[in-house]
Amino acid sequence: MSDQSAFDTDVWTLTRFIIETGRQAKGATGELTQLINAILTAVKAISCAVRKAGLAHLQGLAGSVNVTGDDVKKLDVLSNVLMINMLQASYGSCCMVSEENKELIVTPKDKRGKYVVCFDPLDGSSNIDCLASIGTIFAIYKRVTDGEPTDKDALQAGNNIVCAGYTLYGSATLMAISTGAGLNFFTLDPAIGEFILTERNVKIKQKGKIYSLNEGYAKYFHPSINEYLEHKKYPEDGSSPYGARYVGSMVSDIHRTIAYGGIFMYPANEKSPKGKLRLLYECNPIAFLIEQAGGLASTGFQRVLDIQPEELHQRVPFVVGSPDDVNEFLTFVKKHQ
Ligand SMILES: O=P(O)(O)OC[C@H]1O[C@](O)(COP(=O)(O)O)[C@@H](O)[C@@H]1O
Ligand SMILES: [Mg+2]
Ligand SMILES: [Mg+2]
Ligand SMILES: [Mg+2]
Repeated sequence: MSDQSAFDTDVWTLTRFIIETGRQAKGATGELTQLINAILTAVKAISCAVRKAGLAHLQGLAGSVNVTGDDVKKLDVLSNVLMINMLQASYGSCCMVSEENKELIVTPKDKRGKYVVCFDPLDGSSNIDCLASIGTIFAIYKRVTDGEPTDKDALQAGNNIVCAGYTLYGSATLMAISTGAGLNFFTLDPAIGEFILTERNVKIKQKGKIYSLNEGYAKYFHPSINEYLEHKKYPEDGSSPYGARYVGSMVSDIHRTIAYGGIFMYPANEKSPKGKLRLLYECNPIAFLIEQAGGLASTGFQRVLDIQPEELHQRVPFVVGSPDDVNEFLTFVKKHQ
């Protein structure tokens, strides 16, 4: 009952891990370390707000609609302000893109650093009031312009990502993060307020047994999607059908896909011809992390990280997960091409 585990006096916190990683990076100035530490502060505060939401009247609508047409929730706004303030106070970013801001957010001149951050401050907003798991997603790039930051600094292919991660506010608060040398999981220890390394160099299964998408749109899916789903539900080779899981918070569905294997999709449909998920702050960071875990991330027609973005809030169809599952799905797409 009582926690009598030995006290770890040499614990690997995320802060220590990032300092260690930063020192190994050539020409390290410590700016990325500062930036990531700012994100840690923001997500710890968001975790606290998420768990207090029902008590602190933080549930429900904020009363506005964002640039991609989402009803903005109070926690969306709070999480967004926390991320912007912490990032700008870190002196590590010159500009940022947020789901909740139509335009590029340019850092005041005296606080600018060399990085660009694209983030979804709160992912899974439709699940806030029913207490299902929600998350935060970010991707960090080096700026590509001099002088005044412009959209060009943010409109970079996901191949240029320097660091990406997501935080899952679930039964525990977990940060999944990568700087390009593998995917690591850190779990928040509320007793000391630090993210502790709990799983190193995480790899996704080659093939899973779960498919995850919102089948409520089946009427509007391209035939290739419904044919694939039919194959998963009624396998012709006599193998067992796949299980279905869909939380409706992408971070939660993605974390389960990495942990258990399988496939997650938010495909295009007649009502959303490019799907719903946004490239810069949802699909690119998750695609980067899934590939670091040995998985695949496609639009159905091309690798997500190869896409040259054209607009800050552009949407792309999104199919990610275990390599065998994604490749099997792509054979159904090819059949219809
Ligand atoms: O309700 P739908 O159409 O299945 O959409 C669910 C998707 O919408 C999202 O909530 C969109 O993200 P936001 O909550 O950040 O706007 C994803 O997390 C989730 O995968
Ligand atoms: Mg939204
Ligand atoms: Mg989202
Ligand atoms: Mg969001």
